[in-house]
Amino acid sequence: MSGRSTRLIVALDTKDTAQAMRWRAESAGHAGAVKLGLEFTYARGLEAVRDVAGDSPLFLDLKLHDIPNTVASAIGSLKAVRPAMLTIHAAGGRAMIAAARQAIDGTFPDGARPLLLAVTVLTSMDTQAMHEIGVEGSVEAQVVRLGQLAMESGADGLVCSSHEIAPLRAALGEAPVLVVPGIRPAGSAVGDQKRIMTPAQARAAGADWIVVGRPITRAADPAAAAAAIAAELSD
Ligand SMILES: O=c1ccn([C@@H]2O[C@H](COP(=O)(O)O)[C@@H](O)[C@H]2O)c(=O)[nH]1
Repeated sequence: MSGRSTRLIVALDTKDTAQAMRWRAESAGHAGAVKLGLEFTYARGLEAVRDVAGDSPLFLDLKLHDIPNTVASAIGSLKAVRPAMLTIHAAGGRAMIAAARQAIDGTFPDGARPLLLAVTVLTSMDTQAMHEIGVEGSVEAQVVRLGQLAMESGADGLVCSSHEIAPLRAALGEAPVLVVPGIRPAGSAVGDQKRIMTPAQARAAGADWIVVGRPITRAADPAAAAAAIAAELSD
């Protein structure tokens, strides 16, 4: 066991505002934050994002990846959304990550700055998928390489799978906030995720946050599914 506490982010992946609000309410006592991302934001816009998040800390998973000027300008439009965490792709490179850092510091007042989290290698990718896009070597090596670059360039933390927590901690120490999707409770459908662990395994590996969507939102009883995951994190 790592000694860190691991908290749950529930991914409200839907285009439907009422549905997102229902899931948020059902998981409220068990989750430390809610995720809204591309699916909901493109369908409903930033005002609806703020409405759905309500007073829950918001993990705004927009995975920004563009030239530095465009990423910085986009972040400038997020002030009213008040995210607690915001994602960019580490593969956007040093200048893009640094521009995101500057934009956050210039947009949000002290005490209200979202954590800047850099997505390393998507948890839906395995070694073969990574090789297909021209990145050789192991997923672990690529995650550590991108993690180092991101932290040097001003990120506060990283999005990775549970499998890369130990090598990231070995390379970067305790400072990075590690947010971990690709979580599948025992017996739940894996779907498109490739690098997975159970909530208890992710906790033992030292995740700060786990991100869970379909195992909660597609469950017959989302509240019970969220409660079971929260119990795994606190056992
Ligand atoms: O590498 C990544 C980065 C982000 N995600 C997001 O996490 C959730 C996972 O949802 P599940 O339904 O539990 O698979 C989803 O919102 C992704 O956009 C990720 O899975 N992997």
